[in-house]
Amino acid sequence: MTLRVAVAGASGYAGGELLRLLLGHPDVEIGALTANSNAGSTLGEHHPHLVPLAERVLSETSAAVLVDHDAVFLALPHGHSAEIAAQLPSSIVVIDCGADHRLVNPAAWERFYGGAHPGTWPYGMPELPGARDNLRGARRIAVPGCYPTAASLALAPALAAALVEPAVTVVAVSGTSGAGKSLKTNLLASEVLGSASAYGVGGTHRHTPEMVQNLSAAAGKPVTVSFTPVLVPMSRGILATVTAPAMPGVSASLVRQIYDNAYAAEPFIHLLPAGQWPVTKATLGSNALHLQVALDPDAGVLIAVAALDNLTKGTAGAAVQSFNLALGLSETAGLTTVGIAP
Ligand SMILES: NC(=O)C1=CN([C@@H]2O[C@H](COP(=O)(O)OP(=O)(O)OC[C@H]3O[C@@H](n4cnc5c(N)ncnc54)[C@H](OP(=O)(O)O)[C@@H]3O)[C@@H](O)[C@H]2O)C=CC1
Ligand SMILES: CC(=O)N[C@@H](CCC(=O)OP(=O)(O)O)C(=O)O
Repeated sequence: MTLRVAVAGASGYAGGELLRLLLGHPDVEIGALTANSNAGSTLGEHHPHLVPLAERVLSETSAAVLVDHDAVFLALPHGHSAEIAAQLPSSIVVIDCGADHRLVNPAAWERFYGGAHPGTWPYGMPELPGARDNLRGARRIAVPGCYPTAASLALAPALAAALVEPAVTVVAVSGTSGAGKSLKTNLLASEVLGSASAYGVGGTHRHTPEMVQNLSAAAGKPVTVSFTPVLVPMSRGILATVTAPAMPGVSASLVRQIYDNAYAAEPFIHLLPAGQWPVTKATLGSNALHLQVALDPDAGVLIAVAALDNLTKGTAGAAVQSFNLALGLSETAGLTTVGIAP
């Protein structure tokens, strides 16, 4: 079975990564590629690494161009997917890499994104309890944010097993591709190179409510999250350090056992051997999340460290993984756990 898929926002970073993965997908034929200001140019002008598609001309983004496909991947800025999706029949699988349909709580949406809540779609993080079943046969999928993927998968097992109190601190460094390719002053090489800078501090980053949503669901009770993102001079990658106060009596061996059990069957969660800590470089281009956990008995905290490629497991890889589940394909088709080194 060959499925015809379209990518809207093909000139952007997430669109380019989707196409890199889809070119290696055994069940996919790549149909329409669309953009906005760059419509009319060739894909090769934006993504010279995507050689087989280099001559393809980008179309305007419209429902008329996207309609004749089995699945449509939307890699558009926030606020643009609901309108397009509403014009596509429910028979087409629509996978939204943006944030528009991730949050369940309309008040959280209005506070962090503004405007009316566009609605909630099945959430594309199969490793969370219950999520995989919601994705099988889904026709609309919300791909998670990159930071929430790292933080949620890092701490969900500990919260689900009540190893920690529901008070979570996340400090995560990210490469600059997380911000997309549009020009921003704080992303100039002269600002980024040789420096690390915190931003969105004090509960203001829009990924905070997504982490709260995921971790509260895992815990089965409300969880608070203090999130501090840090921009660092690398192209791809997120390294998230996630901590929470350990419950009395929790031992390092119990922590290890809970994480081993939680992720033993997960194809894309790589729990590292004890004593080895995640590095972003090992995840680049792969759909794997590398994870390690430890207990700090003096400070009384559990520490989980997760690394992933923000464009792969953090966006396009999660999108393809969810697409596979929705269409009844092998969950791992077109995806790899093999990174690039050195
Ligand atoms: N980068 C990342 O690590 C992650 C990104 N995402 C999400 O993926 C989506 C895309 O992000 P990213 O690729 O980084 O962004 P980019 O800025 O790199 O790309 C944006 C894409 O959307 C197109 N576009 C811009 N404005 C419009 C519009 N008004 N109508 C239609 N298309 C438009 C652009 O076309 P043109 O080039 O012609 O202007 C381009 O193809 C976002 O919602 C983002 O939040 C999610 C997780 C991680
Ligand atoms: C480094 C950097 O700027 N990262 C972005 C991550 C955004 C992202 O990728 O997620 P969404 O899909 O929710 O937009 C940020 O902090 O806004």
